Amino acid sequence: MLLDALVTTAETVASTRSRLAKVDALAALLGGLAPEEIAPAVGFLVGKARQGRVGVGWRGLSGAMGDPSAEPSLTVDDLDALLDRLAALSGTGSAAERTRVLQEFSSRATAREQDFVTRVLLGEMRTGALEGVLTDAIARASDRSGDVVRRAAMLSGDLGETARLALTGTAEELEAVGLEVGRPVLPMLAASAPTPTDALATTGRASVEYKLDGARIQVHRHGDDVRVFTRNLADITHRLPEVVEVVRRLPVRDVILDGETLSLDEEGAPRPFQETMSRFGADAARETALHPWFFDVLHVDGRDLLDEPLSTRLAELERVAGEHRIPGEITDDPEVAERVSRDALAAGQEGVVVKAIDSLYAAGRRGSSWVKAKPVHTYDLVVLAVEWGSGRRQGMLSNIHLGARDPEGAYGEPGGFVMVGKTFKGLTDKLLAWQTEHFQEIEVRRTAGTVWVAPTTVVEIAIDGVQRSSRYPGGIALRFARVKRYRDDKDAGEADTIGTLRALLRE
Ligand SMILES: Nc1ncnc2c1ncn2[C@@H]1O[C@H](COP(=O)(O)OP(=O)(O)OP(=O)(O)O)[C@@H](O)[C@H]1O
Repeated sequence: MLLDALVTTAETVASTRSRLAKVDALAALLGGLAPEEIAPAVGFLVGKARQGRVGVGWRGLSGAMGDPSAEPSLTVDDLDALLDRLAALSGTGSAAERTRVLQEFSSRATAREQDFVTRVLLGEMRTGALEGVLTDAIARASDRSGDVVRRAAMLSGDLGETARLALTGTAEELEAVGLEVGRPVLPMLAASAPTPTDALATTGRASVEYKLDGARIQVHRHGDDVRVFTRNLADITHRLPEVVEVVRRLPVRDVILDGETLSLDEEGAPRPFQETMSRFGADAARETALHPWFFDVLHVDGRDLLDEPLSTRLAELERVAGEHRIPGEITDDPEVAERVSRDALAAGQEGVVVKAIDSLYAAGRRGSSWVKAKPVHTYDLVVLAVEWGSGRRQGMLSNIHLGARDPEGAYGEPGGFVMVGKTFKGLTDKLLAWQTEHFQEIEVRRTAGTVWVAPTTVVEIAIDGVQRSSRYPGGIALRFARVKRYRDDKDAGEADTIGTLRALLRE
């Protein structure tokens, strides 16, 4: 298929607000792709190319984009091959070769295609805006049920492969997609409640567990081979050797565990989350040891446990990894739930997660079987731009512009972001240095004093509330916003919405 057709569909989908029209356009596109183009095309549309990040930043790109071609001639396959070539380049001389490869490609691209390729390469499409509609479009184009497509996507963690299988395989093959040790599944997520008592009212009898203030991990072990994945399924095995060691010593051959990792100080209190996350990042600071704590088990030695009730899974967890379980109690008494929560807070943790004791593991879902209650409210926002600092922060990228997600396009383009405030509070020197480097890598343009970036970085922000504002496009501004932590383990599509923030006006 011509790349031009894919670009046209992406434009149609971005410009319409009607979900039905989006699904129609995407289903028509999927139906017209050659089998080997299906997975790459889906990857481009959701900003998750098969090849991952290929090491091309805005500066490299802007230098390489020459005069566009007038007529479309490139195919979807050509773009996939370009990413393969870029991903394979490394070492000395690779920067020059990268520029040459990009120049050659861009000279064959039309202006619209150049724009699309830029957005794919910078990861700008990674907003999560399209995943839901694409899932429906895959079901429509393949004439399979939406539930079956969704389950396959959650359990394989791979929408592109799911699309390929749905469109080219049999119904049985799609239904047979299940857990595979070594391949991460999308994690089950929690709803929120104001208090542990409210949470328990939603779930009924529940396992009330500490909500540890660490980072989520999913660990797969097959024999001696152990893999560790983040919340968004990035493989971080090589960064967490201590976790690998712990899981290798468990009395099982095969296992999939869901849990949290964090480091502790000498008193056994958790260290700041940012220290845990810095171990997830590229420049792993090795002075902190990370411990795993597990709260769920999805598979043990050939037996899938996803569709077993939590009570059964917890019993298995106790058997295989009892020493490394997250503290908690099974109860239907609100007073017990409140006490567990007080203990968790006293231990420096965030609060509790209350889980219906008979619930199944719903991969990739934020249902009401798991309900979290944490007293400090924070919001996940997306960085849209950063201002250069002054005084002590001269030469550093400091004040960040914060955007909330606008899925419906109530204040701009559907699937875009609405600015709701700025902050330079809560930033340590280490974070400032990291920001300065990171945001120039994902820069898309510059104006006086400000670097505008691809909207892909999620930051967790504590606020005192919101107020009406005539200055910001969403009609609200954050009050006393401060940075709690960067969330490298979340995609922009998971950020909070302008609707959620506006609802705070009424509280
Ligand atoms: N005992 C526990 N059970 C489940 N999740 C836990 C537990 N302790 C800590 N967590 C963390 O809390 C998160 C549950 O909240 P949620 O599903 O809303 O994820 P989230 O969007 O990452 O939320 P948050 O930003 O509050 O961590 C999990 O992703 C996990 O990282």
